[in-house]
Amino acid sequence: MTLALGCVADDYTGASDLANTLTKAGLRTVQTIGVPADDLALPEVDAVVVSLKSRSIPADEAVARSREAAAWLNARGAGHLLFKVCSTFDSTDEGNIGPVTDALREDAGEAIALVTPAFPETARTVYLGHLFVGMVPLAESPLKDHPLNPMRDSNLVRVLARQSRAGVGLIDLATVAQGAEAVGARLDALAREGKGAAIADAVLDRDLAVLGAAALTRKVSTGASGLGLGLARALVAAGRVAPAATAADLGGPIGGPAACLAGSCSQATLGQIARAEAAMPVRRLDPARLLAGEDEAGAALTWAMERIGDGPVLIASSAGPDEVAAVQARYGRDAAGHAVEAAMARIAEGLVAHGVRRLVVAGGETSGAVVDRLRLPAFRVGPEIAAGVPVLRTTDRDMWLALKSGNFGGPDFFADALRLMP
Ligand SMILES: Nc1ncnc2c1ncn2[C@@H]1O[C@H](COP(=O)(O)OP(=O)(O)OP(=O)(O)O)[C@@H](O)[C@H]1O
Ligand SMILES: O=C(O)[C@@H](O)C(=O)CO
Repeated sequence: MTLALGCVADDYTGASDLANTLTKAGLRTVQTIGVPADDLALPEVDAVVVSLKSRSIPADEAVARSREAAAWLNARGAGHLLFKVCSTFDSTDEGNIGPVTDALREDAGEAIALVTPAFPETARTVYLGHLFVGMVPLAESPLKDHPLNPMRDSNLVRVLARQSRAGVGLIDLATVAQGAEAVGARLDALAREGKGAAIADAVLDRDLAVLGAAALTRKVSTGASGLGLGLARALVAAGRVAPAATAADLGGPIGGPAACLAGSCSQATLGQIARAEAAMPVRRLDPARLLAGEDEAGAALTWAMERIGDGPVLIASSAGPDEVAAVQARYGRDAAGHAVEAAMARIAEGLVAHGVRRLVVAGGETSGAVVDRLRLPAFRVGPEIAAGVPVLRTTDRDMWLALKSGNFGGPDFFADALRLMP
């Protein structure tokens, strides 16, 4: 297998978002969970997205795991390496986007890497280095209250510079409008000034096509699904992959009980849970009781088993910013997050042990905890449920999954997802 594109994603939902974008753009793509074992059988593909759970771990660990993933992809001939980060640039001043980008770029012998989280399809745009989420700058969006990495600075040149060893420059929209050669020349000029990364503006998909073509002339870039789209289009245009004629056959219906788990506290997910109340029974975990040592997971599982024969159920830990802040103040941010993730993983394990083969999970860290506990090695990518969220089919057993980034999906996401998981 010689890969046209190798991708290292810093969380599992972000990885399936990217796999979805690449598949839609015509690349045959597989998403793996962690660095695959050497004996993992994978179909012939153009791109592999290795999913890590490295967004919110110490930077040195994120670097080590990303390097390991990059080495696996390079050993399979990856022509270009994309480090997939969140379209809202989720990270703290301690890392991990800067340190991982520095490390992958240096390992590849490159002086500078192009970086952009722009993903216009989901209303993430970058102008003069400032990230906008919908109509507002990042620091005024709900991401300012993220439970793990509150984003309080919209200027990504500044944000990335605080995380990076080498300096960070800007490729502005006026340069992008001049085309891929102008972007390449700007990257060269910034590299001569000693910069190791350049935040690139992008507002429309056509800007991403330019950035993809420019990025492809180097070995490493960093971005969200939008840059993936640009790279995929550039690969197809350059004849380096033949666009897949038909979507991969993912196999027939699986049936049986279905369940949804939500650990994301994003505004989008909170709205989707409220809407789901009309369509299925919803159980809300009480994080305070859970952290106090009560068996919330066991109780939720018993509750689910009593209902799951009649239709899908939803179990959610999600809460609004004030409730999350109160729990975090009492137990600490990381301890609270990990305890809730562990409870979700245990519930998922119990559901699967009782026959659930159709599972929807909301939230990147939550999805990571669940998928790790279920020991799922890799997924093939199916139809799109909503922008950035595909249906996934496990490669080693018959199971449907949907791993939703917290902010993604329409108001009826949970019902929409289950409809595509027969
Ligand atoms: N009620 C709660 N109180 C405190 N922490 C919570 C609560 N519910 C969930 N959490 C934690 O908040 C974090 C949510 O992160 P997660 O990545 O799952 O969602 P997200 O950040 O919205 O999604 P994404 O990473 O895809 O954007 C997890 O660590 C989860 O365990
Ligand atoms: O890029 C995005 O917004 C998503 O794929 C994601 O990573 C959210 O956690």
